[in-house]
Amino acid sequence: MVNQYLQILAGKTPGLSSKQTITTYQEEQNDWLDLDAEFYRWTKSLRPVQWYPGHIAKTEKELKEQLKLMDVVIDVRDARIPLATSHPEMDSWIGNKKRMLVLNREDMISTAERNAWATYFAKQGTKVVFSNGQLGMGALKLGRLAKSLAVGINAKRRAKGLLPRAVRAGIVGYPNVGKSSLINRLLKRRMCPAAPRPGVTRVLKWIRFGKDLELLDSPGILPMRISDQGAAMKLAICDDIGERSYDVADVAAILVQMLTKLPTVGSKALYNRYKIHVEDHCGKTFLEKLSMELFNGDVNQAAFRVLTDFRKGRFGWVGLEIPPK
Ligand SMILES: Nc1nc2c(ncn2[C@@H]2O[C@H](COP(=O)(O)OP(=O)(O)OP(=O)(O)O)[C@@H](O)[C@H]2O)c(=O)[nH]1
Repeated sequence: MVNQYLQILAGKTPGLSSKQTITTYQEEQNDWLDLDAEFYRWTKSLRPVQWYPGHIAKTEKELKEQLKLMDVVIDVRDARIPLATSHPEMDSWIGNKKRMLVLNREDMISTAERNAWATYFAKQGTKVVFSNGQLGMGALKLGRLAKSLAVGINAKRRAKGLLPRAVRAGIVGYPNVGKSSLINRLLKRRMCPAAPRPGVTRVLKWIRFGKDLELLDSPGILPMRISDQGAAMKLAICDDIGERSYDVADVAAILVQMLTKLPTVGSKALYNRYKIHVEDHCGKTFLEKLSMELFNGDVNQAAFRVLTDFRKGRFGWVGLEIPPK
């Protein structure tokens, strides 16, 4: 990832109709910016982002045990940052079990980004379902796919003289990526608490879905140490890690710098929103000015405002990663 170039993708711009939505995938070399490399340079000197609360440690232990019982593992990721929300140890835990990849929050990226990720994962032979845990898009497809796997599993059981049984599907992923929302949508009722902050689900929970499927909702997990601090910073920007794990002013300053480099956002979008110019691409100075303008010099409040605006799509819907070449 470190030297990977981040291709800037067109995002959905608020106020534009779907016809006007800019979805052109910028292919020219000129449109490639070495943003990721810069991103890592910016984060190097900052306080590391780390979060490993007790409930995550406990979950990881239990989840590893439960994974042994699963027929299929549904790996849910944040569509804005599918790489940063991929657990480095998940592959070894899952082994050769059947696996489905869900990119949730599909509403928060552009169509071009969605297509790019679909192509990338298809090339790897990985089945991807795009979903929206809030509105339920993709949930039914997910349920159908998981159930279809039951056919094969039960055929094998019958061949061994065993009775068919419900398929066990485990829903796993980083905090706040939308696991509980997806399950609620799938079941069409609120079985799992879902909230706009990481770490809400605290215990593993089996839920029956019809007679063919059993779902396991699990609390979000994270590696004990996030060695890739660029990825950790993206988790913080996207609210996929507990707030106590990072310095909000650092994270917002990095976000400002990143936004200025994205052609579909750029300094102009920041100016339009706050009437403040970003000087020399410096996020810190920008936040200081914003704090003086709106928050009596409270930089943390200014930082929260910028992060919240990004998370609500006020600068358009853009992902912070692109598929590796
Ligand atoms: N815009 C958008 N918001 C979503 C989507 N899916 C879930 N959310 C919101 O994201 C927040 C987190 O969703 P949860 O379902 O609680 O996430 P979780 O992965 O179960 O979180 P943990 O309990 O921390 O593991 C909630 O406020 C949801 O409403 C989506 O596809 N699009």
